Amino acid sequence: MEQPFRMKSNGQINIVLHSKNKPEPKAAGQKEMAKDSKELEFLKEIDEELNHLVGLEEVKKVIKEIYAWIIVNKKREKLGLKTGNQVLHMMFKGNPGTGKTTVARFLGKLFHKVEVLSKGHLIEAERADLVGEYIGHTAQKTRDLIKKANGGILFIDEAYSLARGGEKDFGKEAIDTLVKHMEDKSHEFVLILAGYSKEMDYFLSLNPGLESRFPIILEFPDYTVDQLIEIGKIILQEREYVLTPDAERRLRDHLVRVKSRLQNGRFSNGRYIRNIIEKSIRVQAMRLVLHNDFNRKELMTIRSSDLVFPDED
Ligand SMILES: Nc1ncnc2c1ncn2[C@@H]1O[C@H](COP(=O)(O)OP(=O)(O)OP(=O)(O)O)[C@@H](O)[C@H]1O
Repeated sequence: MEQPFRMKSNGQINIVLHSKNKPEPKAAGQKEMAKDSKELEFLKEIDEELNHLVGLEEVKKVIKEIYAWIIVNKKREKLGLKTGNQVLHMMFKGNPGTGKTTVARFLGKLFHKVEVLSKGHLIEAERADLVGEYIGHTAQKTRDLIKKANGGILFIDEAYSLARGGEKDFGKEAIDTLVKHMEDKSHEFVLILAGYSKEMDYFLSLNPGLESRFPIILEFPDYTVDQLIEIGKIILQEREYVLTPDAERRLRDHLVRVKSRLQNGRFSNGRYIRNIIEKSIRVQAMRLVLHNDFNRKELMTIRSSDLVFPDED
């Protein structure tokens, strides 16, 4: 069976719509039942697709709850029941490379599929994209970004840096503009503020009115060495490569060392392992060209000597 989402090698996720070819039942009751089972089926497919992401158990659980909540709200609305205020603005807390952007992109596609967002695209931004240089410039830049994100998700990385300069800084103007629009246009785009846990907590303490505007807060923990190896294997598998047992051992040893050395958010998790693999694939290519060795097995094999680590060994 086709899956509605599929993770591509660049970490993006494709949605495959696949209900078009199924014959529609004729009777109204049957139709309603078919619809209900489609929603359950889709929930299972989300689950299956989320399984392509390593770890992140709590994040996956909350995503499925959000999906169920949206569906139930739609059903309630149809029957004239109160639906409450379905605010989907979120805060993502976690170190670099822990999957925040990947999950934001997934949610964009999901919200588009369930017709909460008209496009579901992701606009990534950071302080420099929002903050201007003179009075009025920041509000304009921020409004322009919100316009670009219309129908999709506005994802602001290292959002705490907007509070960097205190009251007099133009970052404050960006926050005020965001807050105004996230309420006025709450059905037109979803705002995700992302950043390191500690900094985001500090940011919220400086802006006490902000926390209640983000009902969904997701924590992205650092990956364990086993999870990093698993992520590495997924990236390799997508590209049709495998590690030799020696290479896996060397990679594991390196990760243990580097993780204990780089702490407090200095280790870039999934991005770190992706960079190692991309570099190693180029080193392997050079080895094969130099040895004129292009048999199928060799073309697919990353050896221990192909692994290149950024800062040691
Ligand atoms: N749980 C996961 N399973 C599989 N791959 C992952 C997972 N988490 C991250 N990755 C991979 O690691 C890389 C970095 O992930 P991503 O860009 O989503 O992290 P991030 O938290 O947004 O980082 P940053 O804030 O530094 O940009 C991506 O290439 C992604 O495919």
